[in-house]
Amino acid sequence: MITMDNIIREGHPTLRRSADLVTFPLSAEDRKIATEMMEFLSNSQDEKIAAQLNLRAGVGLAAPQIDVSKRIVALLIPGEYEDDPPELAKVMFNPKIVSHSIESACLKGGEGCLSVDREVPGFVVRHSRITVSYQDAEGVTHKARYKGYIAIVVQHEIDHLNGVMFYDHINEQAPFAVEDDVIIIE
Ligand SMILES: O=C(O)C[C@@H](Cc1ccccc1)[C@H](O)SCc1ccccc1
Ligand code: NI
Repeated sequence: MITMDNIIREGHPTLRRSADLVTFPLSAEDRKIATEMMEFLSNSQDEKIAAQLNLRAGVGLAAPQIDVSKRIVALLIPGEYEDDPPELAKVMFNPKIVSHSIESACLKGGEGCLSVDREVPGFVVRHSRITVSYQDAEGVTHKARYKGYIAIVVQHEIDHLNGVMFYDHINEQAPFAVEDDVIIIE
């Protein structure tokens, strides 16, 4: 089971590496990693379990964050209301942004990261819409389009596969300065 003890923090070299492609058929180890990453997100979003295990809530997790330099991301984005199905519940292998909008967007509250134990204020400007190609656990390639908050989360996770941290995107001189046409997501 993954807990916060398994999540490496900024300064660890694995967070700055470009992760390796996953090969298919999946090894038992890679299958286990994917399952445990999704289990972590689910546990982190369950108040009781998160309190018992002292987990920080997460909506996404990339394998490099548990010191596994492989191109695997888990996404578990809750629905609007408690009893709603998740907006997105998926493990992506070898995800790649194959196209994106010219338009940009950022979260009004900025971003955080399970691998960063500090606040880093500022707008993290990303693509407002993306098309992602990825493989599922059977190695079948899919294409999916995301926009808004989901697109932001997916980009945050794919950044981890390329050794990019969210604060790399923040303008140090003017952290909250953005072009007029950037969509600010509440
Ligand atoms: O560290 C991670 O990669 C997981 C982040 C993903 C994230 C994506 C977009 C914007 C901020 C963070 C965690 O989910 S951070 C905690 C969190 C929890 C609920 C909602 C938003 C952020
Ligand atoms: Ni992160």
